[in-house]
Amino acid sequence: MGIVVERVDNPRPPVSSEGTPKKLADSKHRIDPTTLPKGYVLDKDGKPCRTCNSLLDFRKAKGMSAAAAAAKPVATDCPPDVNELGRSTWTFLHSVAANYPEQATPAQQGDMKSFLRIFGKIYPCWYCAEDFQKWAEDAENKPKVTGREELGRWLCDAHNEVNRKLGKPEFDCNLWKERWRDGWKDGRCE
Ligand SMILES: Cc1cc2nc3c(=O)[nH]c(=O)nc-3n(C[C@H](O)[C@H](O)[C@H](O)COP(=O)(O)OP(=O)(O)OC[C@H]3O[C@@H](n4cnc5c(N)ncnc54)[C@H](O)[C@@H]3O)c2cc1C
Repeated sequence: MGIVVERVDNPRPPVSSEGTPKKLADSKHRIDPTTLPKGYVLDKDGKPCRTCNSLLDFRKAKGMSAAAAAAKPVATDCPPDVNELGRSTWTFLHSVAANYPEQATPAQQGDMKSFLRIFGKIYPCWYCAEDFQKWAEDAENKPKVTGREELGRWLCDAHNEVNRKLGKPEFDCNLWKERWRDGWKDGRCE
């Protein structure tokens, strides 16, 4: 379980460890969360978690002022923050759905269920993974894997669940295949 530095206006889930902000006096890294930006997420060892935070928060946690953090150029060959990791992962997941068989065999369906179960355990933003797992375990949200259309729509719903959590607009799931397989009807993807 990781730690979220307490903040009321943050869309991230509440801290799941007892008591927060938690002082990590025993940690090798001796991070005092009260010195971190509010809403900053630490990893399971209490270390700064790059894949759980925006680059801006990550920089602020390293002691940069908000202005300096925003002004510093973003290099393209660095480890991903929560947003870059998310964008790349959604691209991968929706592309998998877009190329899934129209009618999957029982073996393919089993593989897909296993993949999604393992994905929910290993996604490198721990609180994202926990929320995804919890959502996908609800009876009404169980992965739908019989074929491409069903999987694509299920993933679209899963993505919309995160969009809602982050206060982003929902995507129209009738358009998932245009976005991720066929390209838009106006031809701009040709
Ligand atoms: C499983 C998972 C859980 C996540 N949980 C969190 C979290 O708890 N907190 C957090 O800060 N970030 C989380 N993220 C990252 C977050 O979802 C975004 O990727 C990140 O905020 C960057 O957003 P973006 O606006 O660039 O677009 P993204 O949300 O990354 O979307 C990329 C593109 O996908 C398309 N799209 C958008 N919605 C849908 C949809 N419903 N169906 C199909 N296509 C769509 C759009 O064209 C969009 O430009 C999570 C990512 C994943 C993969």
